[in-house]
Amino acid sequence: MSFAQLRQRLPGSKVDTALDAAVRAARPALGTALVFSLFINILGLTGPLYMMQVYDRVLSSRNIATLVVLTVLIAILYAVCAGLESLRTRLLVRAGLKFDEEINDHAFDAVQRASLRKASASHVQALRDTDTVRDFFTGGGLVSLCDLPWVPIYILFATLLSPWYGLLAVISCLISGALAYANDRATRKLLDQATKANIAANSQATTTFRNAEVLQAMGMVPNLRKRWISSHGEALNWHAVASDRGGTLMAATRFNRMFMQSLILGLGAYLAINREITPGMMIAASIIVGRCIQPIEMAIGNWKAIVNMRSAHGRVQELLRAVPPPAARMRLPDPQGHVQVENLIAHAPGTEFPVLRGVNFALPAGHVLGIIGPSAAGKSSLARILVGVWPVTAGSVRLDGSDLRHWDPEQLGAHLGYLPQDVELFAGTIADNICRFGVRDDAQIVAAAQMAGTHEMIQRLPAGYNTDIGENGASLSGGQRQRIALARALYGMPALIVLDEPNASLDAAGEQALNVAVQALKKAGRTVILITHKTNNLGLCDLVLLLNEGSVHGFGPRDEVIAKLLGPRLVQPGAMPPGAPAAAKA
Ligand SMILES: Nc1ncnc2c1ncn2[C@@H]1O[C@H](COP(=O)(O)OP(=O)(O)OP(=O)(O)O)[C@@H](O)[C@H]1O
Repeated sequence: MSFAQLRQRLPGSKVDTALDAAVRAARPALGTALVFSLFINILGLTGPLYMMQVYDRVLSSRNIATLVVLTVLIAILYAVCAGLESLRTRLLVRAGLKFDEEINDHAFDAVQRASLRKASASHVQALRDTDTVRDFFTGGGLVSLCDLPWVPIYILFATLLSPWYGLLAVISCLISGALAYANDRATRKLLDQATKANIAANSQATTTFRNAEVLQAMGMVPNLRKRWISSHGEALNWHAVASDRGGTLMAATRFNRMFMQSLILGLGAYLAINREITPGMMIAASIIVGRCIQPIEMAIGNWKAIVNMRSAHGRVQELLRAVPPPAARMRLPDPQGHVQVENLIAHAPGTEFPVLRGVNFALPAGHVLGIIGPSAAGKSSLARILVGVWPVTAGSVRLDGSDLRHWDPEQLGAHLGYLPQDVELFAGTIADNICRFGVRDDAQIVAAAQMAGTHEMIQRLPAGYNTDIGENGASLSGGQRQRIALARALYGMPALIVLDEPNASLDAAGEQALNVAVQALKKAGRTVILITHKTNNLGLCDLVLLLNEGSVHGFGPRDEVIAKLLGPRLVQPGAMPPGAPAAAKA
């Protein structure tokens, strides 16, 4: 058992996440960069040493040959140093890429899981946050942190020149370190707050502009602008306070550096007058003591990036811990479409009140079930549970006898068709949307479109199946979107197809196409669940389930349920428009 595994088993210890694994994957490259930094810092002594030799040896001896040799030597050492710096940069870039490669799919999946729990544009921030952490690998902040452990080399060398220089180097490092610490204490929380407020303002803007047409039509722009300006202003205020405090500390750091530089020269002059050091040593020492505080100053200069990286890391970690990945599932035999729901109790994610209470029904493969009921009865909630989008609180939902939780979502997804009430299409071509952005199988795409009665409509578009439909299918009409979403649900003839009000935006031809599609699915042995307010669709159903306030108020063969329904009216007036099946009219 590794130390990391052992640590995780200790009480109170936090679970290792994909982020920890990604950082671990980048660690070997970081370790090598640290070793490179050691040599870079040792080579950093060559400049001061050269000056020392020129002042103390060449000038006094007037020896040109020594000057030439020293100059050639330093050129070589500088070239080696430049080579090492370039290699270090490459290593850090690779470390960043390795980190990204390890984390990106986990971060994407975590955003998806979080969005299922609570729809919010702010979850996507996790993807930007992983970019922030990755970018830190290639920024000046990490280079300064790599140089920091090697500061003692300069302190040691300064001490060798004179113990007074050593002392001065230690004092200047302590002052710079204290200023860096004070900077962190003074600004970290403020910068965190600023970032949080910024994320909230951006997320608000994103969701606001999604409804740009409503904003424009009803003159809501000024009101929503005011709301955004207030959240944006909050972020600006936090930033301003952090910058005020950080600016004061930066000024103190600059004062420390300038004063120390003068102090080093003054000390050098004093030591040289007392003949304790040579003028060459004086020049070399002033550079070396300056180099001691350089990484600390660089770290302070990059403090915002360091703080941003740390908060971004914290946010990604929090998200990954809040929505841990599901356990690996066994691959089960492909489903036939037999659905069993037993004593189902379910909540909308993050809510207290159950939307479904004690739902029971069984639907044999190859049958069509119609789900009816008044608004807010829980029909769409049941649809989400049947396709595994919402979790089950108690009871079970089984497909071919296996609990939905036991199915691998990717395997299951290929055998499920789902048309949600709010049709959601993605930016891309019609073909991409129908084949679910998977491997493009033209024959299956056309077959699904034909089945959804949308093939001719697509052919009439200028680029046919290659028409780019824009964000959420913005360039299509409501009916076109619904038909393409229906084709996507039918793609690959899944075993179970759940259609939530599939005819909400359809014209008579669309309704006819839908009826033909459901009949064809049934003939092919597919199971169809049809949620509808229009009872004329019930003619297609073998079974009907009547939901009201989250409970089943009737389930059985279509004609029986409808006959019962026409006794006490449980559905809202208007929920049973003309066109109900014969049994309903009887
Ligand atoms: N994402 C959600 N978060 C919280 N509550 C929700 C969510 N979605 C639905 N609900 C609640 O669940 C209940 C059932 O809603 P649902 O959408 O399932 O009804 P429905 O029968 O499909 O209604 P309609 O016919 O109007 O579409 C409602 O009270 C609704 O407020």
